[in-house]
Parts: sequence; structure tokens; C-alpha cells
Amino acid sequence: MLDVDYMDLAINVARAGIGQTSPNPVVGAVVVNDNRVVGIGAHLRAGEPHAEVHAIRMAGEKAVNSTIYVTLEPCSHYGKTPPCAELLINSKVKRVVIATTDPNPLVAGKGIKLLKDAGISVEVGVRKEEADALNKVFYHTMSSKLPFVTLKAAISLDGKIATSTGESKWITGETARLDVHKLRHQHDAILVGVGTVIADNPSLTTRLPNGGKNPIRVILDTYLRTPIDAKIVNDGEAETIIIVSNQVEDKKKDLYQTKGVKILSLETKNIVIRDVLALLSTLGITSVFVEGGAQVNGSFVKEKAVNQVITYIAPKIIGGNNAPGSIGGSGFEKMSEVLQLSIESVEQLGEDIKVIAVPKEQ
Ligand SMILES: Nc1c(/N=C/[C@H](O)[C@H](O)[C@H](O)COP(=O)(O)O)[nH]c(=O)[nH]c1=O
Ligand SMILES: Nc1c(N[C@@H]2O[C@H](COP(=O)(O)O)[C@@H](O)[C@H]2O)[nH]c(=O)[nH]c1=O
Ligand SMILES: [Zn+2]
Repeated sequence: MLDVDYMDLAINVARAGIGQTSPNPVVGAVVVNDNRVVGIGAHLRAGEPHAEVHAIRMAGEKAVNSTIYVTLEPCSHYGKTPPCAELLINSKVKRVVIATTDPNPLVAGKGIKLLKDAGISVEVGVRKEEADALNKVFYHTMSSKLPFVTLKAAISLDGKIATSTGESKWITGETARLDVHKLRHQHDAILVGVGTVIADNPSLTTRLPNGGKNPIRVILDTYLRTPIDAKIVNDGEAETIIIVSNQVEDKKKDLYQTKGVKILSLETKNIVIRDVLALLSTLGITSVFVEGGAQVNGSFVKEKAVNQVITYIAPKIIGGNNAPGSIGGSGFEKMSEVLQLSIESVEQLGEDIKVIAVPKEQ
């Protein structure tokens, strides 16, 4: 087997942590000795052992003179766990193959330096692209300090999210809707506008056949118009935050807070998305799944505060000037101002297609 084969295995093992390791990256490690895999490991939860620790433990004394393949540069700092670079040195590993460096300023090259100074042969960059793609959120939050934003829309062929009378169940089919719930599971928070709460009385929970993690529910609601009897206020299914402007008096907020809903007030009379993201980041939220409606989508797009756009397109035509499109608000007047993206992937899910696009300027 070649280095790339073992790194492919490490990348696949890393996927075990997807949706579980926030705010940490997912990482996979494979220990090979005399062309035999003797240890594998994935980082499964923040605060628990790192991938290398699991793999080296499994290898036991076969770690000596082994080669370890890791999808991320071994850490060099004392965080919630001791540094992996030291573990590899003490385990007398002979060679370390790394897919990509760690952007965390605490590590960034220090892990590699520790290994090299200890006389261990280090190779960096094997399957870098694939390894980076595993940790889009981690890389974004390390560089921008703001949560990674996924904007999701489910539209008809003619771009509508509902009929002119507000009906929308369902535009996309079972397979696509299941895929949406996997995305909810993978994000720290799900965010909708009060318009969606009033129109759909949604639960915003993750309903997958085997369960799944419910993201924190975040509602943008300038004047606190969320119905007091809404599911998200009363079902206790997930932590719920309503972000309001400075136009709401405390007495009204108390009504919701006694029901366990957290009300966070911005200092401005209307809701600025950048401030919302900065606020969510202070709560340790590293990824936000924006699921509409059109008004909220419009505000995220207008502020160009999206990091990936996932659109599910159904082979249906709704028509009608009054049927809403997926991006509301004032929109851009000039083509030179529009949000430009590049298509990352297109796949068919049941009868629908799923398009993942990434904004060009980052
Ligand atoms: N109408 C459609 C969607 N509609 C999504 C809505 O904007 C809103 O997120 C849902 O009403 C949330 O409800 P709950 O959390 O599931 O109870 N989303 C989809 O993917 N396909 C559709 O056809
Ligand atoms: N998950 C992971 C790493 N994650 C790195 O360590 C930081 C988290 O450290 P801690 O708080 O101690 O868990 C995280 O921000 C990232 O830089 N490093 C590794 O060597 N292997 C792993 O499996
Ligand atoms: Zn580590």
C-alpha cells in the first residue's frame, strides 16, 4: 500500500467524528508497522482523547518504529488532553505522514517542529485537499472567529419556497428532507426568522431514523412576535434562543424566559447579521444552519454572511408572482453586486437535486 492509501483510510476513519467534535476538528489516524495496519483512531468528542492517542493505544508496542498517518498536524499544546506530538516521540514512532497543518495558532507548525527536532521523519501534504474538506467549519472559525454559516433553501424549479397562499408541504421529497436532517445534526445551531415560526410552527429538531443531535434553535425576531404557544417555546426539545432588537421591554421577555427560552437583545433597533454571528460565537457556536424563511435568507445574503449555500431543487413548478422566492429582502439592484458563488457539487436525491455552492470572495 502507498502513503495515499493509508491516508485515505485515515480520512475515512476521521469521518466517524463528523457532527460530534465541535468546536474541535475531526481527525483520523492510522498506525502502520511492517506494511500492516496495527492501530486506527478517530477524535470522537471534544475533551476526549485525540485520534493519535486512540491509534497509538491500539498499536501498543507495535507503535515502535511505525509510521503514523494523521489527517491533521499532531497537536503540540496542553489543551484538554496532553500533546500528541510528544506522545508520538515517546512511543518511538519512526515516521509521521500528515495531510494538512493545523491552523490553530496554538499548534500551527509547532507539532511538526517538535517531531523533526526529535529526529522523526515528517512528510506534510498527502491528500491535503480531502483532509481540509473535512474541517471547513474548523478552518473558518479559526481564521474568522465567527461561526460557519450554511444557508439552505428548498425550492421548486421556478425558485419558489411556497405557493402564493403559503403552502409548502412538501416541495422536496423524503430523501432530500432526510438529508436536511443530517445537516441539522451536523450543525451546532439552526436559525430561522420569526416569519417561519409564525407560518410553519416548526420544531427545528433533528428527526432521523436513529435520532440525532438537536441543534440549538435560534430565532431572529426583532419585536419578539414569536407566538407564546409556539412549539419552539414549549416543547423543551432543544435549547432555544430568541434574538431581539433593543425595542422589546423586559416584561415581555420575562414571559418567554420563564418558559426556559433565552432572550438575547441586540443594542440596535434592527437585527444586524454580523452582530448575531458575533453573539452566537461568544456562546461557543461554531456552525449555523440557516433554514429561512426568505426574509432571513435575504438578510444573510445581503450582508454576504454565508459560507456555503445548499439548495434542494424539486422538479415542480409553482408559479405566481406572489409565490415567494428563497431569498427575500431588497436583493441586489446591480448584477455587479450580486453574491457570486462556485458550484462545489451537484447530486440527485430521489427526484430532487442538491446543489452545494461556495461564495467566491472569502
Ligand atoms: N417545505 C420544505 C421545507 N421547509 C422548511 C421550512 O422552512 C421550515 O424549516 C420547516 O417548516 C421546519 O419544520 P420542522 O422543523 O421540520 O418541524 N424544507 C424542505 O427541505 N423541503 C420542503 O419541501
Ligand atoms: N482533534 C485533534 C486535534 N485538534 C487540535 O487540538 C485542539 C483541541 O485541543 P483539546 O482542547 O486538547 O482537545 C483543536 O483546536 C485542534 O487545534 N489535534 C490532534 O492532534 N488530534 C486530534 O484528534
Ligand atoms: Zn492532539
